[in-house]
Amino acid sequence: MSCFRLENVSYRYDKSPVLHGIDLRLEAGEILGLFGHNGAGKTTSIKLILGLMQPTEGSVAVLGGQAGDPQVTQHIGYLPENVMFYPQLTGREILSHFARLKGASLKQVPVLLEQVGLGDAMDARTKTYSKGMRQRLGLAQALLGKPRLLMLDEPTVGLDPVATADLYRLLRDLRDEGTGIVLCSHVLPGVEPYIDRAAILTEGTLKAAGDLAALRRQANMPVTLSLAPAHTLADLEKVIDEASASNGLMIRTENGSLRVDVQPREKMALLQAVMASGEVADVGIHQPSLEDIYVHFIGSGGLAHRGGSQ
Ligand SMILES: Nc1ncnc2c1ncn2[C@@H]1O[C@H](COP(=O)(O)OP(=O)(O)OP(=O)(O)O)[C@@H](O)[C@H]1O
Repeated sequence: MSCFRLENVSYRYDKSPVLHGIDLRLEAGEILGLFGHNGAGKTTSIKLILGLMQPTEGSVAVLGGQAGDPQVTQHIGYLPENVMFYPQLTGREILSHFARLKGASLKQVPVLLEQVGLGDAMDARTKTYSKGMRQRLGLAQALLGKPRLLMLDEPTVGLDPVATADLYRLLRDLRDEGTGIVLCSHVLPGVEPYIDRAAILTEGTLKAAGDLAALRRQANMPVTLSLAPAHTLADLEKVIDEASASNGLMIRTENGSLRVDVQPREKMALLQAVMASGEVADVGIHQPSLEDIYVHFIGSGGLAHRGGSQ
């Protein structure tokens, strides 16, 4: 079953349109990265899925029901972008409070606090928590009641690299148990191996959505080959020139190899030519990363917004 399905969704705040005809879905057991610059419309999309607002146009179906229906909402976990907690209460007291509000078992409270790495700090007041510890408490809150749909807005803010890797592993386990997960952010460092699909929003428009292979095909960005010469760089350059597939983008690197940018459809022909020539000793192939693809789709319009509106 779909965790959510947005069909032709548009939204405007008063007179300002912020989402334009968005089609986006999430299936159970899938992790979707929702990426976009500041003000792209990520949080607005999440609020529509939570049923906090109604779309101006289009439809939002969530977990087989209506967005905002309490029967649906109780199966959603949400980590907002900026988590704030009452400072005089302990982590355990705060999570117990949220468990009661959500109708989740209080037995889950210490288990979740252990799971997010707050086992030793659960009885300390949250005013003594670091930013990363508050973020972990926010995550524990989102996990209450074993949600079928989990939406995390900027989940790695304040987390160190080890905690970030722990978070991604935890999300992967939840995904494998069937939870649908949305990670909402500017591109998250290191997230690429952990997401099944990415959706790229810019100025309220969905520019691209799909798994990384599909996004690479859609972006049609050059693949970079690192070629180490078997004899001399000049001999290897000659072979590449004759294969004429490099678009002229050939750079000598400091370690004595060549970096060649080639269109994906020309990659195999160039590789075959250099292999057949006997002039290459080693080959490395570098596909565009998620960050590269993101920058490609966001373009200069998106860059102008980075760090801008909020
Ligand atoms: N309550 C509001 N009233 C009017 N405009 C709003 C409101 N909330 C957000 N907006 C506008 O809607 C647009 C989308 O905002 P949104 O918060 O969805 O972006 P975002 O992608 O989550 O950004 P960020 O990465 O900065 O959190 C922005 O132009 C923002 O200024």
